[in-house]
Amino acid sequence: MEVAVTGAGGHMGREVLAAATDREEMDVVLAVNRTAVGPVEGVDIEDESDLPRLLDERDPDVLVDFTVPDPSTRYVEACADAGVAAVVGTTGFSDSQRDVIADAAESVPVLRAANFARGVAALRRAIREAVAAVPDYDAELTETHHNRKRDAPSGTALTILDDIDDARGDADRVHGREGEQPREDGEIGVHARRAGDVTGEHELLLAGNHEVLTLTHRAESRGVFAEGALDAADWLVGRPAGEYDFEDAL
Ligand SMILES: NC(=O)C1=CN([C@@H]2O[C@H](COP(=O)(O)OP(=O)(O)OC[C@H]3O[C@@H](n4cnc5c(N)ncnc54)[C@H](OP(=O)(O)O)[C@@H]3O)[C@@H](O)[C@H]2O)C=CC1
Ligand SMILES: O=C(O)C1=N[C@H](C(=O)O)C[C@H](O)C1
Repeated sequence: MEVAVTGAGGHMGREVLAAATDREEMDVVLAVNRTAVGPVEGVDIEDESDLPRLLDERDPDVLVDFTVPDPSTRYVEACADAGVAAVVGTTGFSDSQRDVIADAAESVPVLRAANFARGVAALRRAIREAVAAVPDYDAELTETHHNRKRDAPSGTALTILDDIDDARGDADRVHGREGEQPREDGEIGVHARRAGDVTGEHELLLAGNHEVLTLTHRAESRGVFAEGALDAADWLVGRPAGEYDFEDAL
């Protein structure tokens, strides 16, 4: 399978290149970045502004993107024009950017997920079950990430909040608390911590009836996300156009 990688000089782009060049069945035919960087894992990194032309020239089977929302949206549109499947790990999209991606997915398969760790897929299943079992317990969600992270709450946290809403109805989300702010029934507290080089941690606390239940996932390496994204790419190639989630690929 021939793969293209965007954001190839970023933390995740480098992980994806390392994982892809390790896989015998994968061939990285294109890697781009905004800022000029030297070769990564032996792969030359080209200018991201040339992506549409380069996609036509190299004709990869799939593009894997971990960047920021503006270029990511643009890259998915370029994939739709070139007939290339896209795996998107970028987080922090606006509603209108998600709409653009949905339009592109009418032409090519697009798999977008806020978290490519298999453990997070398991966490989401456990959370759906837990909140359904104790629907009246107070819920507080805390995520912790490195100090470079731009978006808050994390994409994973937003996905978990949507899972909780699906299980027990829409709740008010209270982002941190300050001053006189007693807890309202049914609200979900959301807490985003940024410190050091924490790879990514998500914890849901459920409390009521004199007991506390916590469900936690901690990523200990970015390689976990890269491997999941490549597994998703492998699954996606050859699928019909449409929008897919990581759970579809598991
Ligand atoms: N779904 C998942 O499992 C995971 C998702 N993520 C998400 O992936 C994304 C990237 O994370 P990470 O690798 O840590 O971030 P980095 O900051 O390390 O890398 C960001 C990349 O995006 C590029 N970029 C930034 N701004 C622009 C722009 N305006 N135009 C073109 N390219 C740009 C950077 O290029 P340059 O070198 O020029 O700055 C760099 O290559 C984030 O949204 C993060 O939340 C992260 C981990 C797991
Ligand atoms: O920016 C990161 O690093 C991560 N972002 C994703 C998110 O926003 O959920 C996934 C992971 O936790 C790492």
